[in-house]
Amino acid sequence: MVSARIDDIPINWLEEILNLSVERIVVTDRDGIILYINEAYCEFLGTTVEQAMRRPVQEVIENTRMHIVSRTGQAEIAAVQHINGSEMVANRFPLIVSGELVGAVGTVIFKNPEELHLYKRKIQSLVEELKYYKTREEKELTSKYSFSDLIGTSRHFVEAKELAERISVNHSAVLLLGESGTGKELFAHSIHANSLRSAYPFVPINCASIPEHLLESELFGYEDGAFTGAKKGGKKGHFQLANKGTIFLDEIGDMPLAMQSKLLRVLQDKEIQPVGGQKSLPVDVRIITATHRNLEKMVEAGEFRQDLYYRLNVIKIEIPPLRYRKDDIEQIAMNLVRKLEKRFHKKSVELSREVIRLFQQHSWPGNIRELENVLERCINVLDGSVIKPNHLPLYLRDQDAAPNDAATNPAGTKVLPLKEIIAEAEKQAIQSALSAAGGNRQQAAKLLDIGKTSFYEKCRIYSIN
Ligand SMILES: Nc1ncnc2c1ncn2[C@@H]1O[C@H](COP(=O)(O)OP(=O)(O)OP(=O)(O)O)[C@@H](O)[C@H]1O
Repeated sequence: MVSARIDDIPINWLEEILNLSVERIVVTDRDGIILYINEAYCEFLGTTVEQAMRRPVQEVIENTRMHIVSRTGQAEIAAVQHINGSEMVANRFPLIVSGELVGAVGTVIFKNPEELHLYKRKIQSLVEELKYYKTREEKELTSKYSFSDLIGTSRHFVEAKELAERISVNHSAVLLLGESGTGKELFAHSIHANSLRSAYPFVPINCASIPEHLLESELFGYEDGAFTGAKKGGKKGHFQLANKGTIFLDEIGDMPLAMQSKLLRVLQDKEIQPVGGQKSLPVDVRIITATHRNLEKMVEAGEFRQDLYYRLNVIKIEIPPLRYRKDDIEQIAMNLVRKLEKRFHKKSVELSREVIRLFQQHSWPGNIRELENVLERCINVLDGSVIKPNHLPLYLRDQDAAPNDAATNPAGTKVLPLKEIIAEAEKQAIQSALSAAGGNRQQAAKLLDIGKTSFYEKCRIYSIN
């Protein structure tokens, strides 16, 4: 076996290897005294290796922080350093040998100012693009739906819609409850659009999709230099963006307890404190929250603050699942078909009676979102202009013609449709995998031997968080 050892490599080779792998390099001891510097660096600085060696690094390199890194042991990556009239990008690493901090290694990237300018130009155009999308996003902070977009005439749905319309004009907090895909976000948009705040922003935020450590700065913003990687000049939080308008906190049941306390304080004091800031800023925001979880049970289990629950639950609106709105299915489906027609450049698409019957039989665990996905699939595979059972996904096509509600067999035991049994089994398998994986979704997907995307999709359909 051939063993490769670094001390088999001649020392002059090592130096050449260093020169080839990094353009400019400097090494200091713990006191910031230069122990090594290569010729390329010296040439750029207008000095020689002989003149630079053994001198304090700050006397040789303009604006260096190598002497600081060699003392603190804190790496500084991609720091912009002004040297010889050029902005260079420097990396400074502490040199730790056998667990002891012995000095620091610094490198400067970009061969010459021209190369830097090339990168600068590229980055500049990306920054411009980013600015454009940011302004566009701010402009887009308006409600996109109104009550006329909420289709349905079934009794419980109409009651929910009428209540939402009635309370939209005042400023009270609204709590929207309903399974995933029932239209909670659509309700929130409509309430804002019908309120006196409609000229001001509508800011939706999904509490479950933001990592816990970022939630506070996303909601309340941060001050300049609040943490490593923080944007220069700070950043406005969603509460500030929503000032005078409405903030929609979706999946509020997923908000960590520590954040719940902070949110409660904001609702009580009507002011926010950006991360890293000393001052409080007044905000005037109407709050709409939504969840598919049972918040009352979460309060009992100590997972949701009771005082916050009372603050949010001033007006509770419960949106019924699609399986309890069988009479609305045809109208909603046709409305979705009309929207999809435009997207897919089709005309006068219809649903066959058989398809409507199958739709009314299905239990729609993913509610209107699932119906939307099914119809999009149908339009994609459609040959003529009528959607028939053969265009449906298999799980809908193969439904038993028996009514969806649990049937009773002669022995008197309840028999559920196979798809419901399968759905229930899937849901339970996902929940056990999640608990076996300690809540880690990636690991849970691995345990089930399914892809991450499919796992997330199933969690969404079965409202598992
Ligand atoms: N009454 C309705 N009429 C027509 N389309 C609807 C209706 N309710 C919901 N939709 C459509 O169904 C989809 C899901 O709605 P929405 O995102 O509001 O549900 P949600 O309850 O907020 O879901 P989640 O809890 O998963 O965030 C959206 O595309 C929406 O346009």
